[in-house]
Amino acid sequence: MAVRIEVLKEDNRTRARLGKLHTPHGVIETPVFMPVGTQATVKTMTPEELKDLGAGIILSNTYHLFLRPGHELIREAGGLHAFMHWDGAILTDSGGFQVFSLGDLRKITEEGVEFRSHLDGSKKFLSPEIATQVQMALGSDIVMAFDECTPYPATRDYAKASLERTTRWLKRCQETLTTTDRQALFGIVQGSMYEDLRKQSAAEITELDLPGYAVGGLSVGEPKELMYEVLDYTVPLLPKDKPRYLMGVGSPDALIEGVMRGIDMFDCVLPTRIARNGTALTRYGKLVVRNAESAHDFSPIDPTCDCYTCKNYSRAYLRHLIKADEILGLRLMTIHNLRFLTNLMSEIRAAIKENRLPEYREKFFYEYGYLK
Ligand SMILES: NCc1cc(CSc2ccccc2)c2nc(N)[nH]c(=O)c2c1
Repeated sequence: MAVRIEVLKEDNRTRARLGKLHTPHGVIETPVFMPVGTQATVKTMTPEELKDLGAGIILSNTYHLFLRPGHELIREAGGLHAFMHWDGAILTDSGGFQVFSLGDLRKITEEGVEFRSHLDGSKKFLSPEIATQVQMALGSDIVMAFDECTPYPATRDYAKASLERTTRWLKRCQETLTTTDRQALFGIVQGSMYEDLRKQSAAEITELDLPGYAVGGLSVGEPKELMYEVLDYTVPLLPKDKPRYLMGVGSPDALIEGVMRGIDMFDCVLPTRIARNGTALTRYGKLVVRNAESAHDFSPIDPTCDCYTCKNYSRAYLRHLIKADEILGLRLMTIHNLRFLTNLMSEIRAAIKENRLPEYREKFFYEYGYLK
């Protein structure tokens, strides 16, 4: 069955939408934050805990699973859902981004990307065809096209050549898929920070009438204001009746700003990564629990939070666990940060429903410390 979005409501003062993302593994309310499970696990969480936290869709990585344990083994296991015991939806990235950001000594040609494995330095090769076949072997519900995430900053000439190759690669991904499986393929708009190139990329990609579209090549080191500017003119170029996914974003403020600009789906490794080094997300900003200020603080991270961690543990105990490198500390911090984000997204959805999203943004930004 095809991946599709059911737009329930368009906000009357912003480009925000309330929707339901229909996938072969369930219906997900949008806007949605999707936890990242790079190596077939959202680090330290069991699938049951992810469900309890409110996650309905998680992300995984072609690049990492292709290198280890290999997509053939996962196919043998019955696919990624069976392998990792997750019955919700799964979106997999195509591997291009990871090759550029992880592997060094890579060579990009029209054919694909040659690189060295970050695990053992052996030579590997990913192409649109291989990346697509790997994702089909994994049994992903949403398959991302093999693209080049144009580095930042990029010259106009490089950005133009890069987006045009990404479009050619997208067509090769599409040709690799059977007609039914094409209903899972999301295209990725590139074009760096150039309005005319973003327009060109969006035009070329939406021509293929895909089930969903991602905005790539953002959150690559540019100032946040520039990212929002690019979204202001790029998102309106995408069809209203298709899901829009902003890749690799992001922090609570970026999630709200992205929703205001018409984005439905977000992912970011930061919340789970900073959790493991002892930083908690709260409505009042970030709390670095491992700092001395929490040593004698027997209150929870966030008294307003309904998560298992905030209901049962103190900052002092969490600081102790993190300082002592105790695995329970990683788990409790991850539980909190993921619950914070799923709560934030449900508050955003409620604000859209009740026509008060701009007011919600003002209040959140003021409390979070973004507005002095
Ligand atoms: N820095 C933003 C970003 C992040 C990701 C990774 S999103 C992700 C990460 C892990 C698992 C699933 C998706 C991207 N992936 C692709 N294919 N193209 C991009 O332009 C891009 C930009």
